[in-house]
Amino acid sequence: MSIRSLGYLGIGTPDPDGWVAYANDVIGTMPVGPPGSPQERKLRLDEHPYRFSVESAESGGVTRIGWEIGDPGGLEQMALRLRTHAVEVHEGTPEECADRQVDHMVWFDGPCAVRTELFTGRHLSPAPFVSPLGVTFVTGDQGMGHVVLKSPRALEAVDFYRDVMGFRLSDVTHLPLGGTFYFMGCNPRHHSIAFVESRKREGTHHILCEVSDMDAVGRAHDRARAHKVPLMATLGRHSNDLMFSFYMRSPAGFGIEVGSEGRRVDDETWVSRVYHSDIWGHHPVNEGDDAYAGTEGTA
Ligand SMILES: Cc1ccc(O)c(O)c1CC[C@@H]1C(=O)CC[C@]2(C)C(=O)CC[C@@H]12
Ligand SMILES: [Fe+2]
Repeated sequence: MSIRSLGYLGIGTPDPDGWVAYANDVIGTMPVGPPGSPQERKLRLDEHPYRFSVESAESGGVTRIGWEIGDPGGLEQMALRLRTHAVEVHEGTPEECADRQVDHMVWFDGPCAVRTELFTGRHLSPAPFVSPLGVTFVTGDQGMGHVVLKSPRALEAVDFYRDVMGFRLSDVTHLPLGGTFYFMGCNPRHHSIAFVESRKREGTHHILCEVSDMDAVGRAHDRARAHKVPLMATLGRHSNDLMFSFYMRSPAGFGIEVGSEGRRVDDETWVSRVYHSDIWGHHPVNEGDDAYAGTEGTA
């Protein structure tokens, strides 16, 4: 497996400045440049030059997924493997590589109509990462987090990521009301990408940002309330990756999951199972639901 981790995500939204403000004020990202500079929409979580690139788009969703490859030879092998499977692979231009701050990048139109990039030689930032909100994110060999995409053809996406991209199918969860989720990994993070069956259309379900501990999750939950960010699901703990987390709705419409204590997976010993519920919590919250409104001061 030459794909090592989830490197970066392009975020498309009709209100890029609003999404940047939300990410900095609620999630705790660190903008690369000051307000008004071209770099203000590049957002850091760690030593990478950025993990989120926020751009204008007609509708909200992930526009680009960047997978980090271990070395230049691995990138060549992946490009050849994709072409062998009749995938049209394009070379990243010098301008695109400069924007991603990578030495080499190739791209193709991936599942769920998301531009999928493979890169090597990321230029790590010499400037230390310091979250304005004091947040420490869990990245490293687990990559930046995970992204969950919705599709009427989720199983085709699963086949591609398993058979062509070389991902592990970590497990499957059938949620009575939430649909069937297929979780796929490429490193010790339980899943770096997941696909959920959607009868309607393709799109982004949510992105996970993992933080250092439960208190950091609780502080993010407090910031969401303070900024009146709608919840998408209550606090809870997942059965498969054991993550303690909650879901809020980002200004672009898709969810942001903030979690901690996710388990690490060892491919040598991992056993794929099927789940039908979380351990506790993670109850869907509808916008306008009074579960979190007007309950100040109640027990
Ligand atoms: C089932 C599951 C395991 C691990 C994850 O990282 C993950 O995002 C999920 C998705 C399940 C998710 C949830 O548990 C809370 C309620 C949610 C947000 C829904 O309303 C649909 C998907 C549900
Ligand atoms: Fe998730």
